[in-house]
Amino acid sequence: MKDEPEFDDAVDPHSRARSFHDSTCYGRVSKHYYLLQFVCFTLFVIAAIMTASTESFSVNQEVFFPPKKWSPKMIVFDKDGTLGDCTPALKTWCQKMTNNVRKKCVDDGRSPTQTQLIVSQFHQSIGWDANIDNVLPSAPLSAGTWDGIVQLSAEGLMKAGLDVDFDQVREWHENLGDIHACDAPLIPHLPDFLKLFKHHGIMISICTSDDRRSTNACMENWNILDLIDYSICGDEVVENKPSAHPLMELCGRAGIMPHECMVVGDTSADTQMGRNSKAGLIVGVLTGSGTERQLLDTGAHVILPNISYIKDLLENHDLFNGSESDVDSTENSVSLSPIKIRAG
Ligand SMILES: O=C(O)COP(=O)(O)O
Repeated sequence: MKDEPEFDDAVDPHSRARSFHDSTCYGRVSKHYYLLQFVCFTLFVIAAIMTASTESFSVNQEVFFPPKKWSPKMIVFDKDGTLGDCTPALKTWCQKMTNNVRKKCVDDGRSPTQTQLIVSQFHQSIGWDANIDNVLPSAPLSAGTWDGIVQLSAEGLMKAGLDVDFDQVREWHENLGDIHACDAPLIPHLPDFLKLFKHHGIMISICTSDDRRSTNACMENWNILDLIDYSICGDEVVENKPSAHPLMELCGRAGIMPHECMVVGDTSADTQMGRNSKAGLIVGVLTGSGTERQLLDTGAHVILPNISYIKDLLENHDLFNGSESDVDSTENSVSLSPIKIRAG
């Protein structure tokens, strides 16, 4: 006598389910089946919640907050891709420089195939992906100084056989003006957001590879000029990011040590600078060109979707040291859940 339905492993689950209905003991088996399904689902939900909380909220004490009761004396923000949206400006730069390259190719009597090869070489040298019309993660165009980018462009074009030199490429670049000067801030209410930290006695700095002129223009456009204690630009440093030098210089001016700083940036140049200088906390943000994996691999302790999450990060981990803020920023606050902490 057949008490239980027999199942052939080769039969697909749908036909197997149909065989339950055909079975004389359908009721008993289906109860077990649904009970099993319920238990599996419950276990799955519990596991999902535990995994989410581990990834979102758990803190690796060794990696995340080295000193007990640590709190930042200064937050050092990268500019492009962290405070301001640089993507449209980089696209414009690449399009206009590519037009100059194409025009030069036509003037020199290059064939369309030769022109395409030269343009490809140019794009490769600065880290531009023409297929997605965007810069590659943490590529020179998003992380380097303009001097460095012009140098790489000229080298790439000369290597491809175009009859240009550094001065010619520099002239093309300079005719484009300060391309980042009109970038928009990446979060609304940027001045209020920065004031929150100032009210807690935390200094604010900008460390950028962009030039001084366009950095000053951005600070004015964003109404944050009075809120920035120190800033250092790509045309003012001996060694640029990822060297520790720019951060050491800012610390020297502020009279503090790198381990008292929180470094916030969107590219591996920022996170590596943080690591090279042994900054106290290195935060990667996903509003620019670096990927989460890249930022974690190059020194980020924490990954945030954008800078507005820093407020939650400091509040939830008790990292505000100074007096309570009288700025009500709840209006702009957002959930902490997407925070990712680097695994030990
Ligand atoms: O202007 C650039 O090329 C990079 O600037 P950033 O260091 O502020 O990201």
